[in-house]
Amino acid sequence: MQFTKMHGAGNDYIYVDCFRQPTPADPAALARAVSNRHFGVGADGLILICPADGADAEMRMFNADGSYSEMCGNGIRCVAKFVHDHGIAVRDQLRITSAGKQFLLDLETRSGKVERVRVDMGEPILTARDIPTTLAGDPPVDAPFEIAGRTLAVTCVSMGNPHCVTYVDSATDELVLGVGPQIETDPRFPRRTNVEFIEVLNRETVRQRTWERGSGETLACGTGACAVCVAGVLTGRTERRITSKLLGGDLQLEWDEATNHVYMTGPAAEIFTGDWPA
Ligand SMILES: N[C@@H](CCC[C@H](N)C(=O)O)C(=O)O
Repeated sequence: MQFTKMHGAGNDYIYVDCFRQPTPADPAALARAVSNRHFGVGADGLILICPADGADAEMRMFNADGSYSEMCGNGIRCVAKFVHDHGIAVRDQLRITSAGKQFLLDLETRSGKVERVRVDMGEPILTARDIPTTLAGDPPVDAPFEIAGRTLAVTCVSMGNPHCVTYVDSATDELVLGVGPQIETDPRFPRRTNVEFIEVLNRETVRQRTWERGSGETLACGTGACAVCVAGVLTGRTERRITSKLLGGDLQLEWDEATNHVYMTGPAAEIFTGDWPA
């Protein structure tokens, strides 16, 4: 199997072109093997790029623990770059599906290669049942959440995948690496959750660290940044247009009032290609 390693703001995945080679039989096991940073290639997970009916490609995303996710914001920008730069569909606007939903992506190129992508991420899902969470509220906004001997205030948003956003004075290792995994697997989130720890720098800028469902802390989470943009408006902390400063770079977000859609803009980069097993 040939693979390509790519990243969006440091959120790195192993991408497999299933247009030109067979779809792996057991993607969950493959995700666990290739993602391992000591015995594999090393990545936050695996993304299959597959043919799609009525779209340019389908993205199928698996976390480092092999679990499937409905959506990946940094991943879909890289899928667009791959589809364009590897000649599958060479246009400056592409349609890519994930979990049965179609996304429109606008590509910015330099010297014929994609550098940045703007994604229409669609409408946020704000009903507790669909996020899903058992917390009260549609959605829960600054809901008291007791965990690990403290009470956090959490706001829950789904961008196709579940996010739990909490605002903190300082996103310390103790919170992200200690409390993050406890929130991820807390029974109040029946399908587990991604967890965003947010410091508000001003009404248009936040600093974000994310503990990702199925992958642990990553350098960036695109769907998480979209959820943070929505949570900032719902809680009155930030504007509809923000920059999220993540460990691996910046993402620009907008929750558009007229369409109710969230737009995310950020980089996409190819690192190298290889064969698995080597
Ligand atoms: N890093 C991604 C999100 C990947 C999936 C997530 N861990 C989940 O299980 O929902 C992004 O950029 O959105």
